[in-house]
Amino acid sequence: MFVDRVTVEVEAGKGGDGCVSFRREKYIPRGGPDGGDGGRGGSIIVVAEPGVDSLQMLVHRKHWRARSGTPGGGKKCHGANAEDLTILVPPGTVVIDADHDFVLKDLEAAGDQVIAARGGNGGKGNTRFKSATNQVPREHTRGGAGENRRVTFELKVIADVGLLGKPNAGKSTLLSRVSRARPEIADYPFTTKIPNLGIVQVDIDHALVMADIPGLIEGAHSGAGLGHEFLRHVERTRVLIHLIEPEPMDGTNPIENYHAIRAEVEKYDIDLGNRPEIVAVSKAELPGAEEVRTELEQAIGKPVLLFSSVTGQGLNELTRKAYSLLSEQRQPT
Ligand SMILES: Nc1nc2c(ncn2[C@@H]2O[C@H](COP(=O)(O)OP(=O)(O)OP(=O)(O)O)[C@@H](O)[C@H]2O)c(=O)[nH]1
Ligand SMILES: [Mg+2]
Repeated sequence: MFVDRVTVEVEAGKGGDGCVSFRREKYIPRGGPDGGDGGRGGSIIVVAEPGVDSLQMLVHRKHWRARSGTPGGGKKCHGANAEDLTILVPPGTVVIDADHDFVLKDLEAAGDQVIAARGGNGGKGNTRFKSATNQVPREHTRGGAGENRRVTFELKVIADVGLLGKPNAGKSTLLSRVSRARPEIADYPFTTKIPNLGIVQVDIDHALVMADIPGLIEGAHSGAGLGHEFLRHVERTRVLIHLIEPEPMDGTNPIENYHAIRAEVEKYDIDLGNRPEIVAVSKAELPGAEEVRTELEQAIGKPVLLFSSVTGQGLNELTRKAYSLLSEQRQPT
């Protein structure tokens, strides 16, 4: 199961109490007079960490509690600040206050962070209350409470690589060929209604998550054919593989189809239009495929891959290319 939304409880540490310590006749408290401040309670900090690629860890740990600061001591001794607790999430995670339903922060890039719950401040020791007229104040303050709240983590990215293309382009077949996912495949358009995810083992050490996305049609950006819903899924991937069917059943022209889908994507969201894209002609064993590849390369002025999910031709090159684009994406900015 792919987790893209988890809610946990976070509880920051309480601040340590300020110390009261003073010199009385014949009595000197342990550690001496002059009570120091308490230490700060630990905060809960959420960090987008490159290399973390799921929210799975949060499913297994629903409660996060940071330690309290220690109380101050005599001789102005400051209590120890408690360590902060860090929750590591994948870049692309939105951190939401679940009780009040607002976004604390959108951790888009690697290294982005947000304090999910702030630790309580340490209390003030009695030394702080000394004045010209009162050299032995009994006053002091308690440590502050730590914040606690329910936090929802939502992963905007559902997959590393998204398969983009018109219906029937061969997206689901590709996913079933390079992963263990078993999406429905059929020779009619709109077979796929929701994204299917599969893990693609690129080589022994490297894998990526690939999403088979429902086919897009012209007008998708304004909602045609559930276009918004589908484009939202495309938006949640880091790298796109744009599949071009060489001999579409509906008699449309493959080059025009490429431009039509690009136009839909760009009209929907210009940022999405700038996402790294691999262009690949599918169904390579069909007689016209090679020629379509050459034409398409000329038309768009960049390399076009050619692969077949039936013969297996070009599949390794395709997944390796996707992985290398993805690695560039994952570099911290
Ligand atoms: N000859 C040939 N046919 C293929 C290849 N890949 C897919 N097909 C066929 O193309 C048709 C559509 O394949 P799908 O994988 O369902 O296409 P899709 O892009 O997922 O389609 P939608 O889910 O409707 O958007 C099916 O009949 C597949 O058997 C291929 O490499 N070669
Ligand atoms: Mg499909």
